This record gives sequence, C-alpha cells and structure tokens, in this order.
Amino acid sequence: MAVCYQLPVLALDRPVPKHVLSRRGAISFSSSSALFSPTPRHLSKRRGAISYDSADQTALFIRLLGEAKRTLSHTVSGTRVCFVFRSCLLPAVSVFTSCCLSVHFLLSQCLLPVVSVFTSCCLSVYFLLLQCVLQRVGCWDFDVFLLDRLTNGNSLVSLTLHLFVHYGLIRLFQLDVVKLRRFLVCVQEDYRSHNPYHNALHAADVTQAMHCFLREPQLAETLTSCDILLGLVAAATHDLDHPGVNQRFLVQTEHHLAALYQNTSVLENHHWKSAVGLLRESGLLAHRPASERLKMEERLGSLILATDISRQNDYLSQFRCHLQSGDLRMDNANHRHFILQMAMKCADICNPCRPWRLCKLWSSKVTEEFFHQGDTERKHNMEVSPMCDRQTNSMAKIQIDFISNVVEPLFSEWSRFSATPLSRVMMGHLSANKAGWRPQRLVLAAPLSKVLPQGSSLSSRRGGDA
Ligand SMILES: Nc1ncnc2c1ncn2[C@@H]1O[C@@H]2COP(=O)(O)O[C@H]2[C@H]1O
Ligand SMILES: [Zn+2]
Repeated sequence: MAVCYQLPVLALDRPVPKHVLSRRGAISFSSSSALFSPTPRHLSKRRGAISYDSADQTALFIRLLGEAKRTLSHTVSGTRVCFVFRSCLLPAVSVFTSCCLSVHFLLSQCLLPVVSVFTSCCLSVYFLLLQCVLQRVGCWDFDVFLLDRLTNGNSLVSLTLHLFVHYGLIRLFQLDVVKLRRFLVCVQEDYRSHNPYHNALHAADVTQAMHCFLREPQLAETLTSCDILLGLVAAATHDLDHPGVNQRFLVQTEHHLAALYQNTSVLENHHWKSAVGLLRESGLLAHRPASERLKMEERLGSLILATDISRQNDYLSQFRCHLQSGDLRMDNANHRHFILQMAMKCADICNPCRPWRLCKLWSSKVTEEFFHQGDTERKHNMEVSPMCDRQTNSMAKIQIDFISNVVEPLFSEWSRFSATPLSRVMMGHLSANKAGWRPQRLVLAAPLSKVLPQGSSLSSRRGGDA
C-alpha cells in the first residue's frame, strides 16, 4: 500500500493520457468482471485503471472513478429514507457485501490459478504456432498472409526481426534490440495501410523473397554480413510511404515529390530518403563509425533505386553482358552488390512466380490499386495511365502482359545465373500462372458505375456521351 501511495495518482475522471493507454501493460477494472458475472462487457461500468510500462512493470498511473459514491447519493434522498437505510438496510447491505466479498474471494482463489494456467497455455500454443509458421520462412510457398493474420498485422516487424536473429545480425553488428524493434515498428507504420498493394504486407513479402534469394548457394557462400543486413533492410523499406499512385501521376499532378527529385525515380528516391530518416532517427547504427554509416546509407539507396521498374532494361542488359562473358566474381564487392540489386528486383516483382493461390491474391491487390488510380485520373479529366483503366483492361490481361514483358525476361536471366531448384520452382509457377490467366483475359473488371458514386463528374460525362 505504501508503495502504491507514492505512485502518481491521477485526479478522478481525468482522462488517462493517450500514450499511457497505448502502453502494453494497462489494466482496467470494472464494476462487474466478465469473469464472474454474465453482464455483457459494455454494460459494466469502468471503475479504474492502472497503467504500467510493460518493460519495467512500474505503475505509472492509478486512476479510480467515483461511480459507487454517485450511485448511492442518487438512491438515498430524505432523512427518513436515510434513517431506514442506515438502521435496517445498511447492516443487511454490509452482510450482503461481505458475503459477496467472501464468494468473490473464494472464486478468485479457485478460478484465478485456473484462468492464469489457461492463459499461459493459450500463449504457449500461440507462440508455438507462430514459431511453426516462421520456421517455414525459407520456403517459396511461405504464406505471408497467414503470418499477417497471426501477428495481427505485424508481419513485417515479426518476419524481419526473426530474420535478423536467424542471420545473427544483432550480435554481429552489436545492435540494440529495443532500437531495432522501434526502427522496424516505425518502418511498418510508415507504409500506408489503406493502399491495397503498396503496404507493409508487400514489404514483408519482398523481405521473405529476399531471404530465399540470400540462401541461394552462390549468394549464401559469398555474401558478407553487411550485404545481408543491407539486403534485408532494403527489402523491408523499399516502398516506404508509397502514396499508392505511380510516378507518372505524381509528375502530372505536379506533386512536391516530383519537383524534389526532378521527375527521376521519384518514388524510389522518396522510399530511400524515408528509410535513411528512420534509420538515423532510431539510432540503430549510431554506434557504428560515421564513414561506415554513410556507406551503408548509400548502398541502401542503390538497392532501393534498382527497384525502379522503368530502368529494368538497363539492369537486364548489364546482367546479360556479365552472364555472357562469365565475368561475375562474387569475391568482388561491386559484383556482389550488383547481384544484390538483381535479387532486390526479383524479390520486388516475384508475386507472379508464387503458387497460384498467392499469385492471385497479389494480382487482385495490385489491380485494385491501379484501377483506383485510373478512376482518380478519369475523375479529374486526366489521361488514364496504361494498366489503370478498368474499362479497357482485365486483371488477367494485365497479368499476362506483366508476366510476358517484365517478369519472364528478368527471371529467365536470374535462373541462368542461379540455376537452382528454387529457380526451377519459380519458373514452373510463372508459366503455370500465365496459363491460368489465359481463359480469363477477356473478363473486364467491375463496371465503373459500381465504383464511382452516383452523380460524379465521370458518370454524368458518360451519360452525355450516350
Ligand atoms: N502482379 C503484378 N501485376 C502488374 N504489375 C505489377 C505486379 N506486381 C508488381 N507490379 C508492378 O511492378 C512494380 C515494381 O515496383 P513497385 O513495387 O514500386 O510497383 C510495382 C507494380 O507497379
Ligand atoms: Zn515493391
């Protein structure tokens, strides 16, 4: 009690600050506990709250509400009632209360241990399940959607942390685990969750694919721990703060990012600079020499910039030259970095190489985002971008074109460089998926009238045309 007395106590009914409520260890108790009474939770009245930091378990605020007192003063009015209440009812009430307390005490003695054993069993089962899922992180059919559901939308943080532990990066770079976690949480939060495709789940998917490529023999045997660290951080951050529209849209709408990066690799430059901002803010690498930090930031940039799909042909022709002349030397730091760039590019657009079920999910997400941009462009009388027009495109048509023109050329060179079972599996899925889309290529997306609200500028324009 003495300890409690010294703790900061909030005044009655003053709202608990937001930052305190967001802490993990907040306990709040109410007039009827869901454990002991059938009263629905929303009917029970909150009586108080204790918040403590999950790390040090030290109570920060104790807050008690005066609910009971107020109820009593409403019921008791007038001296006579007060007298009757005091002489007859009060003893009865106090006997009743002590009975209730005894029952409550008995129940809590019997039930609480059972409840806490049950809770810890549930937690153990949950962590076992999570471990089972994460143990398959190196498999090409890894289900990142399942991981996301299991972690309640925290797949990017949990997957990347798991991989940092897997590669021993925390020990090798003497990383502060708290800073690392904070950095990853910030990265995850800087992705826009309302984007159908360019969100933290896509980043988790790319990071998992990157891990699969890092495990390929040619890379696993030669990459340094710094290459691995950069490969994972680049994959996790490569689309940071993506606005859900492409560069063309940003340039045409004279967005400030287009002006800032002079219409060149606008998005990729923004992702890179955002990643560097978070790295510096988190202090994750603050203990490393400044020259090493700068070099890492630069290499991070060149990995992220490699994902600019409009520059794919430059990278591909360079890759083909190396493969033809057979001059790639993995003991050469520049060559290793180039292979990391190619791995990053493959990881970014590998969704058509996944098993059909996963491939279909990604395709519908990316199409939704494209069509959303197209709808916005039409609404503002802009020219609708290729692949973004739901009136002339079908999901299957977009997929077949994307596979034929972008994915196949890249992955056939990658499998020439890394002729492994994984490459054969990916190429197998790619051709099966392309064949799977063919019968659907003439099916158009939902009619625009179902997407745009009635009376929008477009629906009236279409009416005029008719
Ligand atoms: N399944 C897909 N279908 C069509 N385009 C895709 C698909 N997957 C990725 N892309 C495009 O490829 C781009 C790669 O870089 P981004 O992730 O910035 O944006 C991606 C999309 O524009
Ligand atoms: Zn991406």
